[in-house]
Amino acid sequence: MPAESADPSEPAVLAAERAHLAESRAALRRMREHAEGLSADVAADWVSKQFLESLLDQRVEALADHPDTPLFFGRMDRGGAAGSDLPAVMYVGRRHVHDGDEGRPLVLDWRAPVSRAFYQAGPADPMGWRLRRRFGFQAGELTAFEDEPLDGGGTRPGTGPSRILTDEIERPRTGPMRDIVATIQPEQDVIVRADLPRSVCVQGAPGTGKTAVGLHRAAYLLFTHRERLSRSGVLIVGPNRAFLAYIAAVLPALGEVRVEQATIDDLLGPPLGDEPADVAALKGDARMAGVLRRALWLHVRKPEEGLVVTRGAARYRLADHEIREIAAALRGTTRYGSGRAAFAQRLAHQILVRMERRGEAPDDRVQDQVARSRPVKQVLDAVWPKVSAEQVLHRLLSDADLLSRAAKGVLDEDEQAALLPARPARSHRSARWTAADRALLDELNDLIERTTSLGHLVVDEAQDLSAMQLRALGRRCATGSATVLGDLAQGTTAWSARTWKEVLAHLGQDGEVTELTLGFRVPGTVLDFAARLLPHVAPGLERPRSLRPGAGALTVRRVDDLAAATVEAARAALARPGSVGLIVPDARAGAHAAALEAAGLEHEVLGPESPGTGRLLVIPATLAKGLEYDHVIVAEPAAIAAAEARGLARLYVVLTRAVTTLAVLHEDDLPAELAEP
Ligand SMILES: Nc1ncnc2c1ncn2[C@@H]1O[C@H](COP(=O)(O)OP(=O)(O)OP(=O)(O)O)[C@@H](O)[C@H]1O
Repeated sequence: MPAESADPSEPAVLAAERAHLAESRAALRRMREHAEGLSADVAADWVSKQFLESLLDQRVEALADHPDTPLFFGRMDRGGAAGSDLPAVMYVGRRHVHDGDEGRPLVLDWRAPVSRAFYQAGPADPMGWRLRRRFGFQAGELTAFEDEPLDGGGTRPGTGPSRILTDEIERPRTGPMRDIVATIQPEQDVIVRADLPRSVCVQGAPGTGKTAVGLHRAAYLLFTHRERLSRSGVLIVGPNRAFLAYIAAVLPALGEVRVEQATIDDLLGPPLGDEPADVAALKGDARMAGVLRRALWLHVRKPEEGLVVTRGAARYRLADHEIREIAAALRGTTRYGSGRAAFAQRLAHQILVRMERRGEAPDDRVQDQVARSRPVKQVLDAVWPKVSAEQVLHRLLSDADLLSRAAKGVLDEDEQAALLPARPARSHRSARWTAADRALLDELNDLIERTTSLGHLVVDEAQDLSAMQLRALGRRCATGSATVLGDLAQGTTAWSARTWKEVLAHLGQDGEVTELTLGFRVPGTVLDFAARLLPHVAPGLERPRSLRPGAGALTVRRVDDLAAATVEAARAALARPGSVGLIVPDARAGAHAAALEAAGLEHEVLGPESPGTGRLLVIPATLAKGLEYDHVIVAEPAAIAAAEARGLARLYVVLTRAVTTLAVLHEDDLPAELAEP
C-alpha cells in the first residue's frame, strides 16, 4: 500500500510494515525449502554432480534468515509520474526475496540497478520516487521508521543527519566491523557503484568510510559481474592480520564468501629479516624496477663457442656470431623464462635449416629433439642460463660489480653502497629476505614469468605501500581494475606516498581520485583536535568535518601518575556500553597491561595477528590503523609522536579511532603541534 509521509509514532504504519516483514520472511523460508528440494541428480557425471551439489548448498546457505539481520532496511514509494515503469512500492534489503507463486518481488537486493534510487534520490533529483522510508530495528524487530519526502514537501534533508543513521553509528560496538548497507551515503554510493573497468581511488579522512566503501564495492561488483569475477577473482589487501580479522565479517554478512583477503606479506611472502628504514625505502623506490631488469638481463651472456650438433655421421654447426644474433633478437622482447625456451627453439630451427640444405626432410619432432639435445642445452646454460628470482637478487645485493653495472646512471654510489649489506648471506637459500626484498623478488619473478592477474583488487591503506609493492599489486590487476583507498595524512612508512597520482602510476592503473571529507566515526570535537596535526602531516588536504558535533566527547588531561590515570579512565569507560581501546606507545604496552592486571581489570593486548575480542584492549600505537573503539584512551601523545620518523602521522591515526569519547592523558608536555591554533 502506498504511504503518505507518516508520523513515526503511528502504530498502524508500524503494524503494516511488520506485516510486510513477516510476509517476506515466510517467502524467504519457502525459497529456501524450494532450494533444499532441488536435486543434483540431473548432472551428467560425478564431477558435475559434486559441483552442482556444492552450488545448491551455497544457495541454501545464502537463503538462511538470520534473525538479527533485518531482511529489508528501506522502502521507496513511487511518484505520480504517469507511464513510469517503476514499481509503486519497493523494499530494499540485503538480498532479493520473491513470492514463489507469482514471482512478485517482496524485497529487492540493494545492489540491483533499481535500488540505486534508495541511496541517490533527493529533492533535487527524486528519480521518479516520492518518498524514502528508513527502518530502525532492535534485535531483529522492526521498531521505528523515518520518512523523507523526495518531492520537496518534507522537512529532511537539511535539518541535520538522519536519526537512524546516527543511531546506527553510535550503536555500541564490540568485535568485528559491521556492514553499512542500510545507510550508505550518496557520495559513498557513487564509489560503490562505479563501473568495473574503472579504477577508483579514494582519499578519505579518518572515519569517512573508505574501508566500508571498499568492502561494499567488492560485494556490488560480485553481484553485478558475478560470472566474470567468479572466474578471475576479487582480492582485498589490508595492512595486517588484525585489520583483516576486524573486517572479515562484513562480506559474509552481505552474502559474499568468495572474496580473498590478504596482507601484502601474505601475497609476497613473509619477511624473514629486518633492515633500516632508509634501506627499505630505497629498495621500495620505483627506480629499483630498472635496476632489477638490467640485473636479470645481464645474465644473458655472449657465446664463447659455436654450436655443433651431431646426427648420425653428420655434424651441423652454428658460429658464435649467429648464436649472438639469435639471442640479441630475442633479448628484451619476451619475459626471461619464455625467452630462454624460444632461444633453444630458434637454435634448433637453425640446425634444421642446415639439415634441409643438405637434402634432409626433418619434421617438428626433430626440432624438439635438437632443442633438448646436450649441445643445445650447453649453449643455453652458457648464454641464457636458468635463474631464479632469489639467485638474481642475492647476486645483486652481494656483488658490487653486478650492482654497479645494473644500477649505472640510476643509483648513485652512496645508494649502491647502502644496498650492499656488510655481511651478505652465503647463498640465496640462507638469505633473510626483508619485506622490501619480497617486493623485489616479486618484480623479478614477473620479469621471468608473467604474474596472473585477478579481476578486481581492493587495496586499503594504500598510502603506506612502497612503489615496488604497488607495482606488485598492479601486476595482480593488470587485466582488471582496482579500488584504491587511503589517506595521505595517515602515511606512517618511510616510503609513504605523497600523491595519489604516483600511487596510481605505480599500480599501472588510470583512475579518478575522489575525496571523502565527511567523518562518520569520530565526533566533531575530537576530529577538530586531531586535525590540528593536519598542516604538519599533509598540508594539502582538506580539513575533515564530522557528521556529529560530539559535545563533551573529548577530554585532555595532564596527570601525575599516568599508569594510575589510565586504569581509572579505563574503569570509567567500562561503566559505559561499548568497546574500550587504550592506545599506548608500543614500548609501554606491557607496562600498561600490567597496571590493568594489578587493578583487576580484564583486558587483552592487541597483537599483529589478532584483533582481540574482549571489551577492553591495550593497543600498541603502531597497530591502531584502521581500527575503532567506542571509547578511546590515549596515553602520552608525545611519546607516540617521538617513537618514529613519521610519529605525528601516527599520532593523527591514534587520535581518530574513537566513536563516542576520547580521553588524552599525559605526564609530559603535549607535542607543540597539538597546541591550540
Ligand atoms: N554510511 C555510513 N553509515 C553508517 N556508518 C558508516 C557509514 N560510513 C561509515 N560508517 C562507519 O564509520 C566508521 C568508519 O568507517 P571506516 O572504518 O570505513 O572509515 P575509514 O575511512 O576507513 O577510516 P580510517 O581511515 O580511519 O581507517 C565505521 O564504523 C563505519 O561503519
